[in-house]
Amino acid sequence: EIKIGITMSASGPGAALGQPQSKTVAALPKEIGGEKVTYFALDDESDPTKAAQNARKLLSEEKVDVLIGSSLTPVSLPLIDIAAEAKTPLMTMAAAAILVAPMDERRKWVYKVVPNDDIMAEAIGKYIAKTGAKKVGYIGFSDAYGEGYYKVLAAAAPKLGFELTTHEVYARSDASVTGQVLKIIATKPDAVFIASAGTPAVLPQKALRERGFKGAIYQTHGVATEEFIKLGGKDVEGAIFAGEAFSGAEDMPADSPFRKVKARFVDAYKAANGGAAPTIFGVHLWDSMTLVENAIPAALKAAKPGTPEFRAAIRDQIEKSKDLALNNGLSNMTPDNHNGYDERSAFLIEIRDGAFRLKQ
Ligand SMILES: O=C(O)C(=O)c1ccccc1
Repeated sequence: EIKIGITMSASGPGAALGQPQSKTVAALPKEIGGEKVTYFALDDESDPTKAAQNARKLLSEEKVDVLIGSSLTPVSLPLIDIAAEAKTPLMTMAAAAILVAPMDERRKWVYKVVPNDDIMAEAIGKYIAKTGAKKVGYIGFSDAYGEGYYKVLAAAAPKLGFELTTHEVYARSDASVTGQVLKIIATKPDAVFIASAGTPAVLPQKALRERGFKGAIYQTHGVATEEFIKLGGKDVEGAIFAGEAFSGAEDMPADSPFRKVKARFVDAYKAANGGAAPTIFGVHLWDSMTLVENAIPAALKAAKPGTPEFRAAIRDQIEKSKDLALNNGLSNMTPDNHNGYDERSAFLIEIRDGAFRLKQ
């Protein structure tokens, strides 16, 4: 029997990310390489302390072979040390590059299926430059997700020929961003970039439109859920972001490998959820398990589940993943790069007529 422990943010400000992950658990493979697979899934309430408790519990009580979690960058950060200490592979479902870079003894145990913020920021930054925008306002989360984006975007902007006019921040649980939005508008930007995720990403975009801002608004892959569109309505129409293959798959050529992997996930998810369609955040759990699934047959040849050798073998095997089409992109892991993507995995997505569409 193989045991997989999952901690995710099914409640709290990260619920738009964690809920679809929670609903994905029932769709995951129940047998791999002839071994039964058991999943232990816990809610960390978007709280880093609770996530750390969950991880310790999964390791000590359930003796899991792999840890998956969590949904958000700040909630995943404390899990790095815990996984490394237990010499157990950790698959984070969060986004920021800091979770897997720079590579060191601890991060050897960590893999991340969401493309790094530097790849995404580069793609959207190039697009912003092409529109001719010179002044771009910035607002983002006051945590490692927002700051990760700010750092890479601020570094890329001068090279691309635009400036960031503000560095405004807010917390995922904040109820208003009026002060920040007024400061942004006062700098008369051509466009605004919002580094945010889940339903809290609607807040600045709505506030900008309500205050009469007419320029382009850019978001990140953190917004790619139906809930964002439902809550944002006409205010989020036209938003553009660099997203994952999954979000634009329907608009890709019929022979694209990303269409096939999407169909496999959508079918499994629907079967487990009474026909309801999945969103991108469920993908992060599914893709994490795809990497683990591919590693298991070779790991089973090396050792028995439940042993330190098995956990180490899974870690070693995932590092060998080559040209693997995931819903998140084309994965090529190496000892130095546990994200495994390049610019081929950043797709420009636009919200058009209330749907996510690949921007051609
Ligand atoms: O990493 C995060 O904190 C986050 O909000 C996010 C955004 C996009 C994809 C996955 C997680």
